Amino acid sequence: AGTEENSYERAEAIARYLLERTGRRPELAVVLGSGLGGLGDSLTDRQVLPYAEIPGFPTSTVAGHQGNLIFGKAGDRDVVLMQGRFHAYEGYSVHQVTLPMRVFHLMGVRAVLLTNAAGGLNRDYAVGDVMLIRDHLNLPGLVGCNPLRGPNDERLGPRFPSTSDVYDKRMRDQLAEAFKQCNFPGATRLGVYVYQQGPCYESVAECRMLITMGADAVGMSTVPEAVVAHHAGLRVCAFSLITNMALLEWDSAEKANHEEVLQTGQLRADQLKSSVSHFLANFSLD
Ligand SMILES: O=P(O)(O)O[C@@H]1C[C@H](O)[C@@H](CO)O1
Ligand code: HPA
Repeated sequence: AGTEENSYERAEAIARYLLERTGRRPELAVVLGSGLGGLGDSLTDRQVLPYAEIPGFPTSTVAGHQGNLIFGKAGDRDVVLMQGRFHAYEGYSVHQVTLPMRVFHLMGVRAVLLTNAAGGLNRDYAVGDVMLIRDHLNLPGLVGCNPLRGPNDERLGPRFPSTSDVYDKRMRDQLAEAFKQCNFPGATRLGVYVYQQGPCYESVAECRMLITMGADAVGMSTVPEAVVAHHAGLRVCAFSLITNMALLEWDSAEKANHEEVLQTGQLRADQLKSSVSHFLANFSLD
């Protein structure tokens, strides 16, 4: 059990399988969040591998996460894209959730773009905005559920990694530029994402607490992947689509729900597709 689930040997076997099966050498990986799977259409020269066909890989169980690994091109650049991610609330261990990051690293991928749907805590934000992630609060990580828990394999990264520098500023600036160039209709924000394990949406008291902790948006993913990717030396960039506003009043008639999350993804699908494709094709890895 434990870290066998994302051990060097397991990740390396999957990486070898994918390289042999596809003959591709992607430089960059993208993880698509809830309702953002349509971005998979933006690649050309596509090769689609359902997760179920990849030995040792988990499968997707959440609506809006199709469960395909898509190899393809953005401009001249080889990219691999996860159309569907794994979440701890599905019952996956934090090691299974982060296994793909190690697979990408061992395939020679140099940078990863993580995307997610999130609830807006910051009252300046609106549904349909994008928040570029500057930093995170890893709530489960702080209290004993860190993805790097367990024996450390130095081939995958150091025992005590920094996390003050997880999100690459240059990639983030280039991503912001892509949103601007493509006239993304929502505002482009810069903020702090707080990871809570889910699957419950937050209570009103929890939302109020998270705001006082310094969070701008809340979600159920991304941070474990970011920590493991950074540990392995990948450059990491991440953004949230603000799909709903977190509820801060006890007498509110509204309720958070996954349908609204998916609908907002749908609403912004085309604009996200053009901004992300522009970024993938044009950003500089040097
Ligand atoms: O995979 P992401 O983080 O985009 O998905 C969010 C968090 C939950 O999985 C789901 C809740 O609506 O959307
Ligand atoms: N809370 C947690 N996760 C989410 C939310 C939310 O409001 N919206 C989308 N994912």
